[in-house]
Formats: sequence, structure tokens, C-alpha cells
Amino acid sequence: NKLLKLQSSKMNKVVLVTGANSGVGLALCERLLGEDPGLQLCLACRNMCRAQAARAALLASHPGAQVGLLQLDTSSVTSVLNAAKEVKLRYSQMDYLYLNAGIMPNPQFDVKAFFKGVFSRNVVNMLATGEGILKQKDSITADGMQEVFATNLFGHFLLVRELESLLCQAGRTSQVIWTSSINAQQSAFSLEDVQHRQGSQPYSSSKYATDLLSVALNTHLNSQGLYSSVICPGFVMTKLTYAILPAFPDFLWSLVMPLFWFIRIFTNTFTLTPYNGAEALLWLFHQKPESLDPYSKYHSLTSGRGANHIQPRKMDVDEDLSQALYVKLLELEHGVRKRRGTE
Ligand SMILES: NC(=O)C1=CN([C@@H]2O[C@H](COP(=O)(O)OP(=O)(O)OC[C@H]3O[C@@H](n4cnc5c(N)ncnc54)[C@H](OP(=O)(O)O)[C@@H]3O)[C@@H](O)[C@H]2O)C=CC1
Ligand SMILES: CC(C)=CCC[C@@H](C)[C@H]1CC[C@H]2C3=C(CC[C@]12C)[C@@]1(C)CCC(=O)[C@@H](C)[C@@H]1CC3
Repeated sequence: NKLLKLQSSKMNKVVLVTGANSGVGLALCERLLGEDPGLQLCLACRNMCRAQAARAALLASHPGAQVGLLQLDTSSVTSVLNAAKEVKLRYSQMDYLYLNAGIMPNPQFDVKAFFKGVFSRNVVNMLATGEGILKQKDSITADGMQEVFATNLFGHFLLVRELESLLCQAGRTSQVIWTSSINAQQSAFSLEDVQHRQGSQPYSSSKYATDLLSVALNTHLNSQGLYSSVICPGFVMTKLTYAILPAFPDFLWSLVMPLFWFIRIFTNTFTLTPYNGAEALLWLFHQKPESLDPYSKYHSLTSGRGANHIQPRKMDVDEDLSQALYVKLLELEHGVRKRRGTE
């Protein structure tokens, strides 16, 4: 382990990506290795078979790249704590922590609301954000938490807390980069119900909480060199989105694609491919973290002609709410640790 740490301290950037085995996360890894083949890339995934397949694909296009695997299920406290321990043994620094893993379980697509929206003035906004047409059925994890909250937010929060010693080091900066969404909605979030036990929009709630938490991390940890940002990859065709209409066979999706390319003329949020969706994640990799606006979300956008660009958009978050959520998360963390101590 000393040798491993010594190697990692020889200053190739260390990048960890959660949910790296598919979709936007995997595309990000491909693009990162294309830009900097010397990176030490760590794919943090819950399923090691899928992780190995992703590693093989990355090595096929970038032979000789340093691609490590880490078992991490963000919905499980035990898994996060074990993974963090392993990371601290392997690396002596962490330059980029991409918190990308996410779920939208049991999505229910409201066909009626969708067609009503299509013939309303709100059509472009509805297609860009998915607002008003999606609900989800959440479940409870073995730790007794709401699954969407645990997976998308709390597991990542705990990981950041556990890796603070690697992320906050004297004389250097690190970036924590969250894959949030334009679907983050303040109306879906409640400070009294941060896990969204009551409602039917846990995904929107978890993404809004992500935006709030990123602001709070900046408030608390910028002085120690840690900078947090959020991005939206746009609407991307991935496992997550295919699951929204599971009855749709593959050939129907290919028939719909030209329609989606057409819609892209009106809303450049239809990035559609994981490669395009990863644009903002890759852009942040090149930025000086001190120059970033903690209150902006960085959007991957694709024009009607297929050209990618990024755009910062001010988020609908306020400092007090972000601080209040931070306190709640610390309390939850404390409770979790206390329970484990008495186990
Ligand atoms: N697709 C879209 O239009 C949009 C996506 N996003 C966000 O982008 C991120 C990536 O999603 P996307 O690429 O679209 O979808 P994918 O389903 O392709 O990727 C999600 C990744 O997260 C992993 N994951 C899920 N649950 C866990 C868990 N408990 N522990 C560890 N890893 C887990 C998945 O692993 P496994 O393969 O094992 O399931 C997979 O690697 C998500 O945060 C999503 O919310 C945001 C806006 C739009
Ligand atoms: C099949 C046809 C013709 C129409 C159905 C399209 C919808 C399935 C699709 C339109 C806008 C999409 C969208 C999302 C999911 C799929 C849509 C509703 C998201 C909510 C997925 C997750 C996110 O985080 C959002 C940014 C997406 C917004 C757009």
C-alpha cells in the first residue's frame, strides 16, 4: 500500500467516478482518458461484472491507461464506508470526485399530462425539464432510508465526508462534481422531509437537494481547497431514460430518434448521447475551480446542428436553505454512525 500511495503521489491526477459503468459516467471516463491518458481513473460501481466490462471497453480504446475498479453501492452506508477506506489505502490525494451515480426507480410516465403539455405554451419547458409528467415509486434501503435519497445524495455526501482528508490538502485544490439535473425542483423538496418519504417525486427532490448541498460544501470547504459544482447533462438516452417507457421496443426508440433530433432545434437540452451529455463534466475538469460560480449549474447543451457547448445557469437556491440541509445531513450522518457504533 505504501508503494501504491507513493506512486499516486507522483502526481498523475486521481479521478474517481461513481456510476462509471454506463451512460454519462462511462462516456465521461472515455473522454477524460482521451484528454489525459496519464490519469489515474477509478471506476466506482455497485456491480463488479459491469465495472469490469466498462474497464475492458476503456482499455480497448486507451491501452495502457491506469483504470482501477472500486466496489461502491451509494445506497448502502456499509459499502460507502468500506469503499472510502479502500480509496484512502490506494491514493494519497483525490483531484476530482465525480458524483454521478443516480437512479429514477419505477418511473410512471403520465401520458395524459404529456399530451396536454405538448399542445400547451409550456411545451418546450416540459420537454426540457420533464416537469409534471413523471412520478416515481421509491423504496426503503437496508439502512432504513429512502432509496433515491440514499443513492443520489446521502451516499455521495458520506463519501465526501469520508474522503475529506484526501480532498482537502494544504496547498492544493480538488473538485467535487455532481451530476444533477434540470429536473431539480424546489417545489418537490421539503426541509421537513429531506428524504422525500411523503411525495411522489423523489428524483426531483434528490436533485434539488444536490444543488443545495453543493452550495453548502463550497461555503464550508472552499477555505480548505475543496470546490463543488453541479452539472446537468441534458436529456440523454441511457438505461435511466429507456426505463421510463419500458414497453417501447428498441426499434420504436430508433423511430422516435429523428423526432428528438428535430426537437433539439427548439431546446438544446436534448443532448441525447452520453458523449454529448458528458460535455459539462469534461469542461469542469479543465477549469480553475476558484473561477467557478457556486450558484451556477453548468449545462451540457447540443445545438440543432449537433454542436456541443456548455452554459452556466443560476440555480434557484438560497444560502439559508442550503445551510439548513447541510445541518440535517450532518445529523443523519451522526445518527448512522452512532447506530453502527452500538451494533
Ligand atoms: N439520462 C438523462 O437524461 C439524465 C441523467 N441525469 C443523471 O445522470 C447520472 C447518470 O445517469 P445516466 O447515465 O443517465 O443513467 P445510467 O443508468 O446509464 O447510469 C447510472 C449509473 O449509476 C449507477 N448506479 C445506480 N445506482 C447505484 C448505486 N446504488 N451505487 C452505485 N452506482 C449506482 C448505475 O449502475 P448500474 O449499471 O449497476 O445500474 C450506472 O452506472 C444520474 O445521476 C442521473 O440522475 C441527469 C439528467 C438527465
Ligand atoms: C416517445 C415520445 C414520442 C415521447 C416521450 C418523451 C419522454 C419519454 C421524454 C421527453 C422529455 C424527457 C426528459 C426526461 C425523461 C424522458 C422524457 C420525459 C428527464 C426527466 C430524464 C431525467 C432528467 O434528469 C431530466 C433532465 C430529463 C428531462 C427530459
